[in-house]
Amino acid sequence: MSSIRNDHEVARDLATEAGQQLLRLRARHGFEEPEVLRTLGDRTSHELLFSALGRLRPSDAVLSEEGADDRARLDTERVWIIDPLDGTREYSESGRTDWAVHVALWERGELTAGAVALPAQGSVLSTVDPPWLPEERPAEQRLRITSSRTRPPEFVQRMATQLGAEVVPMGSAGAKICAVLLGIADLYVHAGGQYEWDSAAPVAVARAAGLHASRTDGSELTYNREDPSLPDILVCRPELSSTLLASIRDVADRDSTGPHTAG
Ligand SMILES: Nc1ncnc2c1ncn2[C@@H]1O[C@H](COP(=O)(O)O)[C@@H](OP(=O)(O)O)[C@H]1O
Ligand SMILES: [Mg+2]
Repeated sequence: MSSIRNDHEVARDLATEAGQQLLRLRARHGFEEPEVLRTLGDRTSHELLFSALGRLRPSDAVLSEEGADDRARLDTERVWIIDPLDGTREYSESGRTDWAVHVALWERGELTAGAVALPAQGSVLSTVDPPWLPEERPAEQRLRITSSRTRPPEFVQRMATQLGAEVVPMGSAGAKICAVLLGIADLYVHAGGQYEWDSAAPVAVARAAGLHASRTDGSELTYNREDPSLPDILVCRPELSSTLLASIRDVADRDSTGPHTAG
């Protein structure tokens, strides 16, 4: 690899490299002790990404799901937001391909680069060359909602009923947002809890490709906040956003598992 790489390439190359390491670890370890595999996966990938970023981008801060939160990030202009292994549960289950490595760069208020590796699917989606969105689906075709297979929002079935849509359960926020990017689903919705690292990298790629990405009340997703909790999200094809936000308003309970209310 060349030593002079732009931020998009750094995100793509590091997500790819960590993904390859995770595949090797999974092959070597097997699935007999899922908890050990999960811990090893999280730690190995974090260490690879954290040390590579320290080497390649020594002045930047890092916010990682698996690292201590260095609050200096709040006074830094460039912060890498990483999830070394998103879909940890699925990583430890034989045959599943819905897990990912997330590497994003936040600069002065915006996500400016990102990559999501889907190692078991043999692909990496990144802001180096964001994918072309598949053609718009004919209006008569059923919408496909992808949502968490283990912790879906309480309103997702009501939303599917209202829209006449099908629910496609899947692990990993990154894998689900990539499913929307690749035309396997039309939207991803989540509520009830999540963190900045779960969505930063896939949202960077989704936006670069022209998808809509917001909180479930339509307000902006913002990153590198003091509290990295970012509990709900909607990612969809842009032409669907107003219909979907209205549907969520209709079906979501106004409690802690529903969308947040701006202000
Ligand atoms: N209610 C909740 N509270 C906190 N984190 C949640 C959550 N629901 C989902 N997540 C996180 O969001 C990511 C995607 O979840 P899911 O696979 O269920 O769609 C997972 O990240 P990790 O695998 O990195 O922990 C998961 O931990
Ligand atoms: Mg995650």
